[in-house]
Amino acid sequence: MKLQIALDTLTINECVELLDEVKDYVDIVEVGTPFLLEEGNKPVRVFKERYPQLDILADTKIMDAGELEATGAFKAGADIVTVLGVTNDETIIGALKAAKTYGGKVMIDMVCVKDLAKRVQEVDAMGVDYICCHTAFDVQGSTKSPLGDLIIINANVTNAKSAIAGGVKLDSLDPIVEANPEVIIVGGAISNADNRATMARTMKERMK
Ligand SMILES: O=C(CO)[C@H](O)[C@H](O)COP(=O)(O)O
Repeated sequence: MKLQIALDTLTINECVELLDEVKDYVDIVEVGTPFLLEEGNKPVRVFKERYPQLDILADTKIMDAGELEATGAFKAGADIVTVLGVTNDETIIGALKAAKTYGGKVMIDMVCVKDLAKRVQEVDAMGVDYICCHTAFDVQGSTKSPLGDLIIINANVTNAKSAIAGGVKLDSLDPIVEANPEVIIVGGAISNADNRATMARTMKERMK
């Protein structure tokens, strides 16, 4: 089980400071969507060079031009890109083509997908690497259960690995670990913690 740290709001220098503190406890570094919009692929390049032992995920949330947009992130050094599950099949297939060319992986973000079980089966059959249930930032705190979505994904995948994102905190971690996703994505709970290294280490230990 892997811990992915999501970096959404910090500068590159602030992220380097944070990653130097937590690098021994995380497996994947996510360059979050707001960060990509602010900086382009520069953080992807910087983090890949400084932390070659960690996988870098560019949270591109691709909705169109799948091959083109995925290619840019892979060329910059991303190991994984994200594509939205609500998009056209052709976009996902395009991103998978780029992944094959550059030896990368594709994570499908299922945010806003209405029929989760059906779409999981469809994208799984296309050969994607990860399928991620995602409680959007703007609806975190609503009654919707991300854990329920994870269980649906795990029940409907054959080949892909599952991931979960969106407001994951230390006190919500244990039942998520119990549901056994491949990747647990944590942003604010680590980056806003009083002691970020202790929080990352504690979360990683609970995942074993
Ligand atoms: O993709 C995202 C928002 O769209 C975030 O990176 C994801 O939700 C993880 O961050 P947090 O744990 O702070 O919710």
